[in-house]
Amino acid sequence: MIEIKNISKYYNDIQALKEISLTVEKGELFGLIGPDGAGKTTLMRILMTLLLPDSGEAKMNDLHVVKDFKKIRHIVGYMPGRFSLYQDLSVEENLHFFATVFGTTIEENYDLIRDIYYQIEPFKNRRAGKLSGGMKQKLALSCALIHKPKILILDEPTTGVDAVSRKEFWEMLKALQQKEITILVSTPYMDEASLCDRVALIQKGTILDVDSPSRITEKFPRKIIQVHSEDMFRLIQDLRSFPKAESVFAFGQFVHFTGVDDEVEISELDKFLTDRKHRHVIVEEIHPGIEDVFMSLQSL
Ligand SMILES: Nc1ncnc2c1ncn2[C@@H]1O[C@H](COP(=O)(O)OP(=O)(O)OP(=O)(O)O)[C@@H](O)[C@H]1O
Repeated sequence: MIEIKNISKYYNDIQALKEISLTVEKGELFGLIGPDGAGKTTLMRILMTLLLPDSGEAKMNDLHVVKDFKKIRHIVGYMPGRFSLYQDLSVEENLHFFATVFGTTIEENYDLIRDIYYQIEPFKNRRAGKLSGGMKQKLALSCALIHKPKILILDEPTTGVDAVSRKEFWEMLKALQQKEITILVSTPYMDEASLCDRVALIQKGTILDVDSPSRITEKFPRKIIQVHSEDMFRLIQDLRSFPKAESVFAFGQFVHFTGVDDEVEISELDKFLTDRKHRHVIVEEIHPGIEDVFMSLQSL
């Protein structure tokens, strides 16, 4: 279990965390979701005892992150943003190194990492620096698990990794959760939020909301209209000039539109775009996703 109470952290004049409070239950897969610079890494480094908070306190399995820092390092596995691998050591040497640091052996803990490590074992003599992003990620996770931690802290583990590896990685996290490991994972990818039990939406050092992904979207009261046309650039410009437009954001192949007081009808938006000679126009109401909630909370 992770308990965070009123944690604040400054870097000179920049307040990276503003009185953050959060509880992650035992065995939970919990996501910290937020854009670059939101404060995710700072919070994780405080939990990992690598950085001191300016105020507030945090405990992991009842151990205090400042007073009990030595004990904490034995119960927590950490995968920092840029994987903490030794590029010149081989796959096996990296794993062996992390095992030795914790006074254990690969053999002793092989059970926990077997499902992950077997995928990279054929390359065990390859230097870590020569691995693909997905393989580095699997090795870094194996290294973070080698001392059988009770809590895993993963800082943007899927950034810069291909889509297949991202999917596999989340499956590995679900499997680790079955082994009663508490997992705190950060990501800038909103689509990964739905894979967590609960998420905290974090922006500029503040938590905007904490809930299950489905409740976060269910309780979001806005009408989201998804729009597409052949010319995305002109579409965004035209939608922004629509008199009752409140927000207009690009999401992949579509634009998500909200109208002032949710009073814009599909038909009037359709006509507005057709009058402006847009081709292959699609205008439809959709259920909001985490991205929509995030964009809306951000602009408050
Ligand atoms: N060592 C530092 N010195 C000064 N400012 C810092 C330092 N580390 C982080 N910051 C600032 O603190 C804020 C939070 O950064 P943090 O790295 O915790 O965010 P993040 O959500 O993890 O984003 P990222 O994915 O970019 O690391 C940002 O404004 C960042 O510029």
